[in-house]
Amino acid sequence: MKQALTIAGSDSGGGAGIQADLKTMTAFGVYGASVITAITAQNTLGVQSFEAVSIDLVSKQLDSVLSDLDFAALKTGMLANSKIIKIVAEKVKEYKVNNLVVDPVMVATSGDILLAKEAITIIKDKLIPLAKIITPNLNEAKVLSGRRIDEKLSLEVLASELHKLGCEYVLVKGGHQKGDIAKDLLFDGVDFVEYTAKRVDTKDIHGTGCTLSAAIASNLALGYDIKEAIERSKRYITEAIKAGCKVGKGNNPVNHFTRVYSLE
Ligand SMILES: Nc1ncnc2c1ncn2[C@@H]1O[C@H](COP(=O)(O)OP(=O)(O)O)[C@@H](O)[C@H]1O
Ligand SMILES: Cc1ncc(COP(=O)(O)OP(=O)(O)O)c(N)n1
Repeated sequence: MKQALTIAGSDSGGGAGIQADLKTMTAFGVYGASVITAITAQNTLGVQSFEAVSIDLVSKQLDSVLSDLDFAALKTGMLANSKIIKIVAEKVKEYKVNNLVVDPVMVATSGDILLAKEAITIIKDKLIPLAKIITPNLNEAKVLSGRRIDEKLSLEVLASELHKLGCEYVLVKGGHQKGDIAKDLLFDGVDFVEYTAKRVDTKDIHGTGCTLSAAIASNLALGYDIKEAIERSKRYITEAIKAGCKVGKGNNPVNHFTRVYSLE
């Protein structure tokens, strides 16, 4: 069985982070393991509190799984602070991990901060150069390219600027743009490829970024090339948004159980 690893934060509400990643990997038939970097007290209304896991415990979790399991892909989500980013980068190099998908999680859609400000330089310098692909949303792309959030910039400009950080591919997600089409843009340093879907008219999009990056990691683990992996992941996230999960009082998560397993 193909195996993938998520290094991310826990969402107690079950919609984003580690929980979304493991549900996604399972949906693709990939065995998912996890290294937890932070524990959030979170629900569909927002992030009420969080604490980062100690560096020692993150490091031990990394050694435990990387020395034993055989990962065909790895994704990172919420990394919380500079020290965690540095240890993750060190272990990725030490264990020669292939297919690193970096989702540079900074702020939840609820507006809550999930990454210390001083960690942005570290993620750019230490982790992004090791990545096969990075998957920033519009605001994360602007922050990583040193732009102001209120600047009007095309996905093309942002993807080109971010590619210079040294990753193989950049996928800038346009989920937070206006319009009928939800467009994401891939750049490999030469060519652009658009991934589009009809925008689903809903506010229930909690966990979309986590799910998309976990789906890309799952499909890379299954052996699909990057373009096929994104194509399959885009189809998955669109269906999961359409299906929705009305579980809480706020912005609800996407639904991974569009095909419910039956024992009949
Ligand atoms: N309302 C929507 N309808 C269809 N696709 C969407 C919608 N909102 C986001 N997406 C897609 O979900 C994925 C995650 O994007 P985005 O929400 O921008 O990321 P993040 O959760 O990191 O902010 C992208 O493929 C984006 O195009
Ligand atoms: C623990 C944790 N990690 C990541 C996020 C952000 O999730 P994401 O899918 O990028 O977007 P929203 O759910 O915020 O729309 C999170 N909230 N919690």
